[in-house]
Amino acid sequence: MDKGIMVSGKIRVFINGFGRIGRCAARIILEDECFELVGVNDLYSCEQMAYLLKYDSVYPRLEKSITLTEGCLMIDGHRVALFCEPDPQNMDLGPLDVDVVLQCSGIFLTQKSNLPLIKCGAKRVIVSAPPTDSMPTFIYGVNHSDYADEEIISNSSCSANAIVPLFKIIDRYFGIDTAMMSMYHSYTVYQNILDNKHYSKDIRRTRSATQNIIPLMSSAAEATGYFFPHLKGRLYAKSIRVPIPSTTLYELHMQVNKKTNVEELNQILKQEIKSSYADILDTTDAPGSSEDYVQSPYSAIVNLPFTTVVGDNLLKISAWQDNEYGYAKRLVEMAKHIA
Ligand SMILES: NC(=O)c1ccc[n+]([C@@H]2O[C@H](COP(=O)([O-])OP(=O)(O)OC[C@H]3O[C@@H](n4cnc5c(N)ncnc54)[C@H](O)[C@@H]3O)[C@@H](O)[C@H]2O)c1
Repeated sequence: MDKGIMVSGKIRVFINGFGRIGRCAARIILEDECFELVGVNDLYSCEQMAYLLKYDSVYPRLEKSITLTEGCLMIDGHRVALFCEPDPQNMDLGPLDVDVVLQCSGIFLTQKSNLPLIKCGAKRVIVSAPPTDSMPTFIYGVNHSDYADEEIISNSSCSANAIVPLFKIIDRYFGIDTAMMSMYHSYTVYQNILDNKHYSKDIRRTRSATQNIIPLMSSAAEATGYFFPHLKGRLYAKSIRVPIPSTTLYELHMQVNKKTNVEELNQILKQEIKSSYADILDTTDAPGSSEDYVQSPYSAIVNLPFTTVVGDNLLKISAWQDNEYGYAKRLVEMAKHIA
């Protein structure tokens, strides 16, 4: 059978890693008639998986019947197979007839480490993070139409999903020379809630995420650079973790090759977003703050009144994103596209 062809009417999705992104993706899939969630794998108890799918401290309660029966999740009467297997090699996905695995575990970041999922029956794998090898990487709304039937792909990072489409607009109109990105990013599960030891090389990860503003190393410059080879070595990014559980404010500073001003820049942003990026970007004039963008489906929402031009070629754009929900939306759209 052609590996690109669905066998049922629906796209059959398996989620490996049922954490923040995996569960957000599950919520989106469960609301979309095109999909069927056929299985989930993680290393914690089935009771907690069922509980955390229903109750979430950031998003509303999931208004579905969720129960456990014989090692399966029953969601509104629909059966979702549950696995508790650290090594994908030991999972037999054949009987589930999986069209796409969403690899949301955060630990399988290479083509080689995801190959066992293909070998054990999945047709495609999408990794929810930038790869650590040469895995083909796509951002929905930017280069997804270049997808050429690769079996294992990356959906890049939340930051690259926000930054790359905005840089595409600026680079096209003004030519980016150099850029610095500051991400005021919600804390993630990879930080401590109180000061404690941490496995990371970044010593500030030992500090309490709920009590501090914590500058951390970021891979956003590299992830963004993948889409702008001519800017190699000319991008810099810092993730500034702030004590909120979701949403990010991006402050993007760009030195460009053509002169402009705030009015022209905002006009181009509004026009381009409306005409070419309406599915993934938005603009706002509202005096909002981070809480107003929780569960926003966009990759980035440009905060137009904060657009700044210093001199005539140093630009700054501010944009909001729900780094969990907005990112998970793109992940699921990518799954629909490749299936
Ligand atoms: N949180 C965000 O804002 C965000 C945004 C975009 C991308 N990402 C990326 O998505 C990935 C997941 O991030 P997250 O925030 O959901 O983390 P998370 O810790 O909430 O979720 C990861 C889940 O994977 C599970 N897991 C670990 N090892 C596993 C294994 N061997 N097999 C199966 N499951 C395993 C963990 O138990 C956990 O539940 C990371 O690579 C992260 O960089 C996160």
